[in-house]
This record gives sequence, structure tokens and C-alpha cells, in this order.
Amino acid sequence: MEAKQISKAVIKRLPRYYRYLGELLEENVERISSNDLSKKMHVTASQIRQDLNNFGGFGQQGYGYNVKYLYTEIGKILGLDTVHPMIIVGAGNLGQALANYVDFEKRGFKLMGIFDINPVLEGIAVRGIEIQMISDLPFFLKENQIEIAILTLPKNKAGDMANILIENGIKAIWNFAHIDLDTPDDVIVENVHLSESLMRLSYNLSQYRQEHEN
Ligand SMILES: NC(=O)c1ccc[n+]([C@@H]2O[C@H](COP(=O)([O-])OP(=O)(O)OC[C@H]3O[C@@H](n4cnc5c(N)ncnc54)[C@H](O)[C@@H]3O)[C@@H](O)[C@H]2O)c1
Repeated sequence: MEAKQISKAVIKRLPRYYRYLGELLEENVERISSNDLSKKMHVTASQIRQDLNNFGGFGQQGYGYNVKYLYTEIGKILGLDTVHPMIIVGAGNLGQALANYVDFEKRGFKLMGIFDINPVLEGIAVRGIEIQMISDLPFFLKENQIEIAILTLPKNKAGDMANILIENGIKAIWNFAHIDLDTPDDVIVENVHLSESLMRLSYNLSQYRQEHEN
């Protein structure tokens, strides 16, 4: 199974399939047809068949998809079958909220450390993990195999911090600061900008209003 052959559009949809399949598993559903999955997910059955055929056809004609198998295989494609040790840099509102969110761990994302520059925060435990000072970060990264760094610090600090992290071996950054990071090709960056999502909502809302007021 070559991940490279799967289009980006399909990869983007995989987490949603994974979530729905996880719910089906919790409901002890063993098999599901593309039609039933289609009704649940509000995606056409042909889209589902097309998407899932990318992985060597988990579905059998007239028999439906094996939920557990599909869930496991999609999990593997998404890299959820291994542990991803991670750290949070910036232990303010957002950093602490993310640290408090336990569900990441269920998916293998293991929070190993939290760092901040503000000495007032030093030693405060968030879900059992004590906030450390940023000056301890390079040593920490030498001693621990960390894969992912979560950036939840002010945007004017994010670029410099990304450079420090990369110099110390970090290869994946989950960036919440509102800035486009300039990183080498071998560093993977995933940006999460809630305000952009909110702007899309605002756009759709104004479109809806325009259409229904005329
Ligand atoms: N992506 C999103 O959707 C989204 C949503 C909300 C906030 N944000 C952004 O996330 C960031 C954090 O927001 P917040 O509300 O938690 O802010 P906050 O002020 O509560 O927290 C920021 C923390 O970063 C620390 N910090 C500052 N410089 C640092 C450095 N050099 N090294 C380590 N720590 C440092 C501060 O001491 C503070 O504790 C901001 O950039 C904000 O704009 C993004």
C-alpha cells in the first residue's frame, strides 16, 4: 500500500472516515455497505467506493465493508498505529487547553513536555506534566525523542522558535500561531487557524442571508 499513490484530496477525507468507522466500532457494527455509510456521512456512495478503493478494495460486492479492518488500515495510513511523542511550546490559554485534551493520547499522540518563557508558570502541572522553562528545551530534546512540536506562542516568536526546534531535530510542527512558517522541505508543518474557519463561516452566513433576503 503506497501512500504516495493516494491523492491529497482523499488523504484529507481519511480522518473523517476514521472518525465514523470508530463510532461504528463502538456501536459493535461489524459490516457496513457504502450506501449506509453514505447516508451516515452525507457523502455519495460512489465517492465512498472511489475513496476506499484506493486501498485495494476493502469492500466486497453485496457484503459491505469490514469496519474493523477498514478502521485499522486507515489508521495505519494516517500513522495512528505508532506513538508520536510531542511537546507544547507556549503554555498560555491555548497551550494549556491542548495539554488538557486527553483524546490525543488515545490516537497515539503522547504529550511529553510543556515549555514556556514565563517564570511564573514554571513547575505548574497540566495533566501531570510540569511546565518547564524554554531554556531547558534544547537539553530536553537531546534527552527525549520528540517528533512533534505544537506551537502555541505569540506569532512574533513563532519563527525563531521553529528554527530552534528544527536545529534540535524536530521534523513536524503543529502550528497555531497566525504566521506562515518558513521551514526546510524536510520539516512538515500543519497550520491550524481557527479564525480562518470562522471567516469561512461568516462568508457562508452572509451568502445565505443574501440568497434568502432577495
Ligand atoms: N490557531 C488558532 O486557531 C488560534 C486560536 C487562538 C489563539 N491562537 C494563537 O495561539 C497563540 C497562543 O494563544 P493564547 O491565547 O494561548 O496566548 P497566551 O498569551 O495565553 O499564551 C502564549 C504563551 O506563550 C508564551 N511565550 C511567549 N514567548 C515565548 C517563547 N519565546 N517561548 C516559549 N513561550 C513563549 C507566553 O508566556 C504565554 O504563556 C497566539 O499566537 C494566538 O494568536 C491561535
